[in-house]
Amino acid sequence: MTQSQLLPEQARIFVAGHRGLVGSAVARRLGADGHEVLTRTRTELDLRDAAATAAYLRETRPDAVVLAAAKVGGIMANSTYPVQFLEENLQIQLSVIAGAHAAGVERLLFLGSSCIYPKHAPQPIHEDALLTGPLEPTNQAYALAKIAGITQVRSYRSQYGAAYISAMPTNLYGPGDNFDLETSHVLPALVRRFHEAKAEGREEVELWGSGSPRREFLHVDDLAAACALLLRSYDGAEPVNVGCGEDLTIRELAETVRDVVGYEGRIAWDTSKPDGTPRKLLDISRLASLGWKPRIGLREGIAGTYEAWRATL
Ligand SMILES: NC(=O)C1=CN([C@@H]2O[C@H](COP(=O)(O)OP(=O)(O)OC[C@H]3O[C@@H](n4cnc5c(N)ncnc54)[C@H](OP(=O)(O)O)[C@@H]3O)[C@@H](O)[C@H]2O)C=CC1
Ligand SMILES: C[C@H]1O[C@H](OP(=O)(O)OP(=O)(O)OC[C@H]2O[C@@H](n3cnc4c(=O)[nH]c(N)nc43)[C@H](O)[C@@H]2O)[C@@H](O)[C@@H](O)C1=O
Repeated sequence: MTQSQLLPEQARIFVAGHRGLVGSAVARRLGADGHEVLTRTRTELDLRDAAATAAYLRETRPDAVVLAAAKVGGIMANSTYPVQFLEENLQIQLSVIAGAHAAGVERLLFLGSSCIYPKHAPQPIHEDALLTGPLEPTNQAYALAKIAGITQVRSYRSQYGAAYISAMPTNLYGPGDNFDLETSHVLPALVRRFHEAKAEGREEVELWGSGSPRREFLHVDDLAAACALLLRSYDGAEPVNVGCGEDLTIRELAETVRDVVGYEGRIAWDTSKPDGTPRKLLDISRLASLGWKPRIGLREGIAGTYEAWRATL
């Protein structure tokens, strides 16, 4: 397939998971680019239901599918509910990817995650590091489901010549994130913890782990721009990392969020909580070679995320 055939200019694109952090940003972006975005809520279509998903895709036959529906959560949710993280993700991937192919959908973008790479992969992590070593235990079930998804996509390419691709985003954040303290990722959790401590006049905020792990954070609107670019111009079997190219410690992140929120109390660390993987900075040279670069700086992105969340309170 030539580049100009990869995606029609005004394509009909099913965004699975359009109410989530990623799906909502991707839907906004594709809509702004002039595409028609098709959506279904979970009540209308449970994507674990393979027959219903296949029927929906057969009836609508979109030009492309973006698979941004998944069971997603932070470190505690992942380590507490490995069964759901493994099984729901496998089920959704089987339904959507197989259903899309059966319906004749020509283009599909699957979203994985940087946790697919080995815990001690050389940094920054190149896509070739996949399956070269043991995974981080706190999210192994989720990572294995995602690796199965990448393999499924590659298999449809090699066996049937389908123009299906995978992107591996780093830790994401932005408006529409999950702010539930039990299940969220670290960045929205910190925004909420500092906001509530400030409102209640507390002198200390307790965070999880040691504060020493390093993480890379990308604004979800930058990810959405990368997804739009990949749909237009990438057709390779290898997954494509999506990150900002820089990381920081959780302690540095906490200090930045504390500043943005305007909290002046102390930070304490609960080392009985897991740190997770020590570092997972992505090598983004493959995506950069397609002409992509991130636009939203971390501090600016946190400020916008905080403002958007406060508007929902
Ligand atoms: N957030 C992050 O930091 C990162 C995310 N990713 C990947 O991006 C993708 C999206 O993540 P994110 O947007 O953060 O997750 P969210 O939890 O914000 O959104 C997930 C979406 O999937 C939908 N969904 C889940 N299960 C089903 C189901 N059975 N049937 C129909 N819809 C379902 C949810 O529906 P409902 O609204 O009804 O709950 C929700 O809209 C995932 O593949 C994830 O692995 C990758 C790296 C980092
Ligand atoms: C995107 C990615 O996200 C997950 O991996 P993670 O990066 O380890 O997850 P996280 O964002 O929850 O934590 C990052 C770090 O931050 C520390 N931390 C401090 N205080 C809080 C806190 O209050 N909440 C949370 N959640 N973490 C905290 C925490 O202890 C850890 O050291 C997986 O779902 C994985 O599968 C995946 O794909």
